Amino acid sequence: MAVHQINHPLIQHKLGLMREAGLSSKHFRELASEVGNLLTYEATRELETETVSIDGWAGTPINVQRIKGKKITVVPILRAGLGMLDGVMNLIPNAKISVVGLYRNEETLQPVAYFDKVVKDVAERTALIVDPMLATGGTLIATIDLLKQKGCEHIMGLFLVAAPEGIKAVTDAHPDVDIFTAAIDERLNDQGYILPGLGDAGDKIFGTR
Ligand SMILES: O=P(O)(O)OC[C@H]1O[C@H](OP(=O)(O)OP(=O)(O)O)[C@H](O)[C@@H]1O
Ligand SMILES: O=c1cc[nH]c(=O)[nH]1
Ligand SMILES: [Mg+2]
Repeated sequence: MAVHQINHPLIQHKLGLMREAGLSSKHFRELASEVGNLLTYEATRELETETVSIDGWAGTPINVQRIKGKKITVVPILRAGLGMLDGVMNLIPNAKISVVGLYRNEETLQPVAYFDKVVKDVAERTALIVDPMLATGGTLIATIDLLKQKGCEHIMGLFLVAAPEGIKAVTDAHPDVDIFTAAIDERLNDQGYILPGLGDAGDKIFGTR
């Protein structure tokens, strides 16, 4: 597994704004989507292209580049992953969306799965998992397990903030998955929240705090 911390100035600036206590849901949601967009740009940097011939404006055939290889399915993890989805889809509008629903039990911190609707041809696609927070890693491991059970072989994940503990857990369980995150923070607190982190991203995106 490769872990990519994306240090682009726009990403770092926007993430810094998101860390401010008291930020409104409107602004938090807008920034989550914008950083999701920028992370998608970085994560798709290595996509293969091929040369194809098209009719150019001057009436002669010209060679242009097209993305080649496996198509993408974007996998937002409910609820909080929906906050990044618009920004991701903005750059890859033809990607199919596979929704998975998991929440973390607040006492045990174990993921509880409650929904999934994954595209039928997931085995032929690259899965791009989208979730603002990678904390203990339990939710991400369960999502990767589910996608692999359905035959998916190429999996990447986009996160706003990841904790070292979660990265280690995912690396150990799924060494083949690529992680793109705007930040690797210090640690988890006793309740499993990332420090300094963003707080409860789902509550902030949906205004349920
Ligand atoms: O790495 P983990 O320790 O598993 O924690 C990360 C998960 O916790 C949050 O979701 P939450 O359970 O709060 O659900 P929500 O999106 O519905 O708020 C977050 O969006 C991740 O999905
Ligand atoms: O810090 C954290 C950890 C899990 N889920 C969140 O929303 N925030
Ligand atoms: Mg939540």
